[in-house]
Amino acid sequence: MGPSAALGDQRASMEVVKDWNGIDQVVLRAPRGASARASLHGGQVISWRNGRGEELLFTSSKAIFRPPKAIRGGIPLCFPQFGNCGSLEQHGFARNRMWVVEDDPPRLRTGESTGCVSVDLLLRPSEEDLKCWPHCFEFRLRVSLGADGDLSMISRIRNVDGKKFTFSFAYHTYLSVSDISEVRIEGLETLDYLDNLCNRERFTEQEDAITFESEVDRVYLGSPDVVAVLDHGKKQTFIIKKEGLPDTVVWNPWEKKSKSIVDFGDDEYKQMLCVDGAAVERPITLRPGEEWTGRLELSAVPSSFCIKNLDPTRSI
Ligand SMILES: O=P(O)(O)OC[C@H]1O[C@H](O)[C@H](O)[C@@H](O)[C@@H]1O
Repeated sequence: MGPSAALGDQRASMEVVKDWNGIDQVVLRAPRGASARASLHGGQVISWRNGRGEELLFTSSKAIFRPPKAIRGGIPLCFPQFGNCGSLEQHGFARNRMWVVEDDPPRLRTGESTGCVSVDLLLRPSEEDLKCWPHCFEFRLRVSLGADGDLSMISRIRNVDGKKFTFSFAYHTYLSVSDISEVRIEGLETLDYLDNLCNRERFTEQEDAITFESEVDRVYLGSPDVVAVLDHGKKQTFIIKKEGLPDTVVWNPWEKKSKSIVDFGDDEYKQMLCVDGAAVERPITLRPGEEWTGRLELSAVPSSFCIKNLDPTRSI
C-alpha cells in the first residue's frame, strides 16, 4: 500500500449494489474519500458523505425504502408537480418510480463540468403514468461527485411528445443538521415568499437571516443562485448553488407536524432542514423537442469559510 492509499486516497469509482429490498443503488466514490449513493427507486440521492465519512444528508430512521412510498430523506425529485397544487399525487410521481442507469446519455452542453465520477439515470413515463399525466418526456439525471467531495445534480427534462406540457420541479434536499435551533439560512433575506402554512399567501421576509423556532413551509421567490445554511453546532456551512431554478423552498415540520408523518420520527425535525432549489411559482413549459436543464450543487465547508467569500454572480 502506497503512502497516499494509507491516507485514505483512492481512485474515483462507481459501483452498483443491491439494497435489502433488492433495489439497485449506485455508489460513487471520490479520490479523497467522499461518497454519494443514489437509489434507482426515485432516482434519489440517499447519502452524501464527506472525506471523513460523515453523512451530510438526513434520512429518517423510519424511512421506507420500497415503492410506492417515496424515501423520507436524501434528495427526492419532485416532478412533474411540486406540492399538491395540481391533479397529481403530492410532489408528482418521479420520486416513486424505478429509474434506470443510462450508459450512453446524450452529451451535456460543452464546458459543463461533470465532476470526477458520475452516473446518469433516466426516467420515462410508464403506461400508468401516461394515464394520469398524458405527456411523453425523458428525464435524465446526472449525479456527480467532484474531487473535493462536492455533490452536483443536473436534471434534463425533454419533451418527446407532440404537444407542449408544463411542470413544476424541486430538488427536495434534506440536509442533516446538528440541531435546528443552531441553524440559519443566509441569502433569502428581503425576498418575497409564499407561505404554505397560510394558503400560499405572499409575504416579504423581514429577518436578516432565517432561523427556526416553529414549523416553516415557504417558497422563496426569485432567490439568488447561492444560499448558505450555517450550522453553528457543527461549525459547518452548506453552500447551495442552483441554476435554472428560480425559487428556494424551506421546510421544517417541527414538533406537531412531525408526529403526523408516519415515516418520520417524532423528534427528527431537530436533525433536518429541507432547502430545495425549485421552480414552483412559475411552472416550466416545454414545446415538442425542447429540453429544460436545472442544476444543483452542494458543498459542505467549515463555517470559517464565510459566505462573503462567495460570488453570487458566478454560475455553476
Ligand atoms: O411528506 P412529503 O410529501 O414528502 O412532503 C414534505 C414537504 O415537502 C415540501 O417541503 C412541502 O412544501 C411541504 O408542504 C411538505 O410537507
